[in-house]
Amino acid sequence: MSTSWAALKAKRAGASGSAASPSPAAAPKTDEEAKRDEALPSAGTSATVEYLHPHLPSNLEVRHISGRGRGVVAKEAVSPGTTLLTTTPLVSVLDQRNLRYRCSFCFRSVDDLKSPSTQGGGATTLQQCSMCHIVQYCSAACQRRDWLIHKKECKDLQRNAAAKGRHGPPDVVLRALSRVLYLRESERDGKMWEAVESLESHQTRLSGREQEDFFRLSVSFASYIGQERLKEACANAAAVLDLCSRFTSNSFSLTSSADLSNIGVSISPLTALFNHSCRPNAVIVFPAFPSSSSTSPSRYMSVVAIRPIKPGEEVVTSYVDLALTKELRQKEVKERYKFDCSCEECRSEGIDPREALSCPKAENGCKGLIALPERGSAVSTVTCPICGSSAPYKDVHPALDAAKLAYEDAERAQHEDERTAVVHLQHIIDSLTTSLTPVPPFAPSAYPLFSARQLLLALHLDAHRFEQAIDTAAAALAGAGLIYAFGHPVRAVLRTTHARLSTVPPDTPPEDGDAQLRWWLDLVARQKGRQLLIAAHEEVVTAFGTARIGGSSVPGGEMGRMLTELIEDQDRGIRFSSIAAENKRRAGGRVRR
Ligand SMILES: C[S@@+](CC[C@H](N)C(=O)[O-])C[C@H]1O[C@@H](n2cnc3c(N)ncnc32)[C@H](O)[C@@H]1O
Repeated sequence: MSTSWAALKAKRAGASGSAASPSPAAAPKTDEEAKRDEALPSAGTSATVEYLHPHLPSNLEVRHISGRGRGVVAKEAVSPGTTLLTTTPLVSVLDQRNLRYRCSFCFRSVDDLKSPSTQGGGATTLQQCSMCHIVQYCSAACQRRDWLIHKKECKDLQRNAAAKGRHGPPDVVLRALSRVLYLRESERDGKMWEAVESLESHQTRLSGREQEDFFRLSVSFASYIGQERLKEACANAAAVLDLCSRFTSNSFSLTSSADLSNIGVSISPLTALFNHSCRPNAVIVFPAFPSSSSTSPSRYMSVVAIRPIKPGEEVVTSYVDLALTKELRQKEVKERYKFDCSCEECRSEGIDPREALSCPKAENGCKGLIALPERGSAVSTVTCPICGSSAPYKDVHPALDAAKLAYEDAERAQHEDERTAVVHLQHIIDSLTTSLTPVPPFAPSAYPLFSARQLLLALHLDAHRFEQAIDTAAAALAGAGLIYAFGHPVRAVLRTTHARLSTVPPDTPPEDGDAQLRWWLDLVARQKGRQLLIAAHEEVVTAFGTARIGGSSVPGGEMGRMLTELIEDQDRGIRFSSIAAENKRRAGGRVRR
């Protein structure tokens, strides 16, 4: 009936991102950038750059956006939930951890395969490639479809394993870049490579540390795929550095459609055309629509509108985790993507929910947020701007700094030492909420309170601690509502998790007494759970969109379908309960509600 709980982790959404060129104010354009910009139509003209982007739908166009390089603009009005674009990334590669328990072609996990409600239905285990013993597949169909590229990769993986012994496969960046080069060797018209070379590169603005990192990467790259093969694509060391820079600025986190956890990386020159905003009107998702041409579902990448978009408006997605404070978001954007973010959200003078306290009367239902006083400020009282209630205040920045460090520790510990991670996260939550007196607690959206709850929820679900998970999910959902627009995938997945945790599985009523009373109370919960599932479905359909793939469409992708099945299950349970109650009433039995 349901997908495995292990697959319901709501880990922090991957900062799906690409980078663009530095802002012209920060550095002069290179000759190459200037030439390319000249070739592009400016905003306001209707021409598109179709030779580079043959698959951009007709309702979108590429324009030159002042200070941002290329960008994508809507040619007509778009409503939330509209799938603007669905494409197959050029390459998608699992990270080391996920290589061990996901199919390397369709990315379904072992848990997905065991679940009747996902597209498993056949094999329940993964079969290793018999030659490299590194990649695994869920079916012969997936293995066949991946072979075109894997046959080249397989030899390199084997050589690498023989040379490096027990060090395991090369990391995800090397494997992704190598796949691009294998593809280049197979293509006839050079269009794919042209699209890769058109990606924004920040090679001339790399920090000393990035240059060192990329240099090390290029050495490993040459030893993995061979010096000769690398030379064919990149004539010299500068060209390799350039390729690494393009990758950093234009790659996406590949995320699981079940829970948004990061499982690898993807490269898609088409999707990399979208610029960034911390208040995005669109999102990039991997909804796992079924494919009609094979029994295996392929992994598609979609750009879905989550806010209304006007004709001529730029379509923007977020490259960073929107739960981060403005300072942290801007730092990440600057370091990785080399521009200064000046989006609406960063310019907003309103109260930032990520840096706010709750109203002292929040327990009485006031939803007001209080801007966090600056570090070291002499403020001794804070006041809710909505209900006017006040509370004494003492500087909470030291507690906040400690919480941020503890959050970083928890993130690092989550895979190797789950217990320590849980202790850190619980401590962060306690220190920013209950034990702050005489300061009002932090808002549920505050950083790192929301992020700590998100990660704690993931760990509770992994360990099947459902009682704790439901409270954590409810608190996290309250924070998500303040950070994300309706239909943002992080919100939609959290709502889904909360709804699933609140759903009582249908069963048969016990004979009598207290057990029966509890059963009836469960029926009430079931009806409430049904409402929550319906609300989650509505949000998931906006978040993951509805693309038509080969004639079939599933609103909300894999998650939408899972929710539809759960709602049907609930309906069956509720119908069964009503019939049982009616039978009991006719037989003169007492039904206690
Ligand atoms: C994935 S690319 C986006 C497409 C890119 N503009 C191009 O011409 O190929 C990311 C790069 O675009 C630029 N960019 C994206 N969003 C921006 C923004 N809001 N402001 C300024 N530059 C931006 C930055 O140079 C960033 O590294």
